Amino acid sequence: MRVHVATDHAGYEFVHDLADHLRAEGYEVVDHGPDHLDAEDDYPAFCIAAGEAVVADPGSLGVVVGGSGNGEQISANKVVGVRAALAWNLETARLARQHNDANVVAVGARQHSVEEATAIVDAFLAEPFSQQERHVRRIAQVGAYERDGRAPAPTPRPAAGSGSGTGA
Ligand SMILES: O=C[C@H](O)[C@H](O)[C@H](O)COP(=O)(O)O
Repeated sequence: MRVHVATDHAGYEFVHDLADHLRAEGYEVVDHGPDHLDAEDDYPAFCIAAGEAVVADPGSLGVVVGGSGNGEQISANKVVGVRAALAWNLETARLARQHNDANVVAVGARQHSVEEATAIVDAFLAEPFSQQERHVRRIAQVGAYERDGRAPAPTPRPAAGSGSGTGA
């Protein structure tokens, strides 16, 4: 599998170690920058480039890294077709794939040890989408809004006595 990675100065060192690790694991890594360490660089260009590459390369996944991962996630999500999730532990990494079919993971290099951040990325890349109907449906609703700008109708309240309400 091809993995498109991008970062900024806050994740520069980690992403280079991560790329070596992923290549050793058999992934093909494409680095979308930066190509040198500059403490004043800005993450959007790199993360948008990685997001565009993921969308143009079906079957690939993306990893965007910064200090928190927040700006990197926001940037990647501006690319039509990207579903970028901020993962902050193994479970959120796995759920991003299982439930959200996320195609990009964002990680905060300043929030984890190298080992922890690497394990989060590994968990994300290894996890398949569940293909469960309710998740497919919800992802399609987000995609339709992205495409047409039309918000989905809210889930209707269940009929009284149907047994699927909260009981409140
Ligand atoms: O959300 C953005 C990322 O966490 C950046 O990596 C972070 O804002 C960079 O911070 P600074 O410019 O203070 O190193």
